[in-house]
Amino acid sequence: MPKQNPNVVILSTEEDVAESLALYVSQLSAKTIQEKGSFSVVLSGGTLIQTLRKLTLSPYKETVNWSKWLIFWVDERVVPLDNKDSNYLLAWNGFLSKVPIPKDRIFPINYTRSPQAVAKDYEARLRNLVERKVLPLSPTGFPKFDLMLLGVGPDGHVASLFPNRPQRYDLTDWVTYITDSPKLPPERITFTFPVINSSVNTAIVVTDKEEADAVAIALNPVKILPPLPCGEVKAESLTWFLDKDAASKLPINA
Ligand SMILES: O=C(O)[C@H](O)[C@@H](O)[C@H](O)[C@H](O)COP(=O)(O)O
Repeated sequence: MPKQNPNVVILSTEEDVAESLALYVSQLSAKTIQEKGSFSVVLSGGTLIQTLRKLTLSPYKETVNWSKWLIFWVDERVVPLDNKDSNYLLAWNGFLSKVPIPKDRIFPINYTRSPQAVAKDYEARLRNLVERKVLPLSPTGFPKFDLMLLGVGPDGHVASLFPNRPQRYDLTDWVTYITDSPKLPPERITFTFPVINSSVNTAIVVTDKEEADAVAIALNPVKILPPLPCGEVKAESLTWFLDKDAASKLPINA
């Protein structure tokens, strides 16, 4: 069951967050693979990929059991996989090409020009993985991933769920699409909140001053209405990793 209170880890610098994140992910990987034999990881785009860099270096490069990982995207821009805006390409260049995860365990979108078709296809592939028992289903009927790694935008968005767009209220689909994203490029697909909030572990990673207001609002026990999307994230275990810039508007630092 989702817990009410997140863990909040505040570190001095982005470098410290990168260290701490690598240790956290590697420990979760070892524990999860020991318990169930695989480790499903859901990536975002943005600065997160750069902050994951320490995982591609010693000792993690050698000690993590990469062959048991499965990789998915919480959101993706509807562009070809070799386009400079592709989250897959970002993750490939910054992370996936540097560690030995088998190619058939990495699940990028199948690109076509229709965002709706791309979302439908991605959801169908997730349903197939659930049918084949590669991914478990939560009691509420959504796929359950072992780890989601999320970034936050200055407007408080997570994945491609934005404050003033209806996708954040979708409680039915597993994967939906947006054609007018306020963050460019405009056409994207995204996991919905029921899928995001079915995760076993979620880390929200923020290492920028620009997001400090959104972080402070999301972590304030007094909620504004409607809440920012990043304040709506839940998981069995939810951890915010912040550097001092991202944490600068939290009351404790005021
Ligand atoms: O495709 C995307 O754009 C992302 O998945 C998006 O949700 C991102 O994680 C946040 O916008 C934070 O981005 P930054 O870390 O670059 O601020």
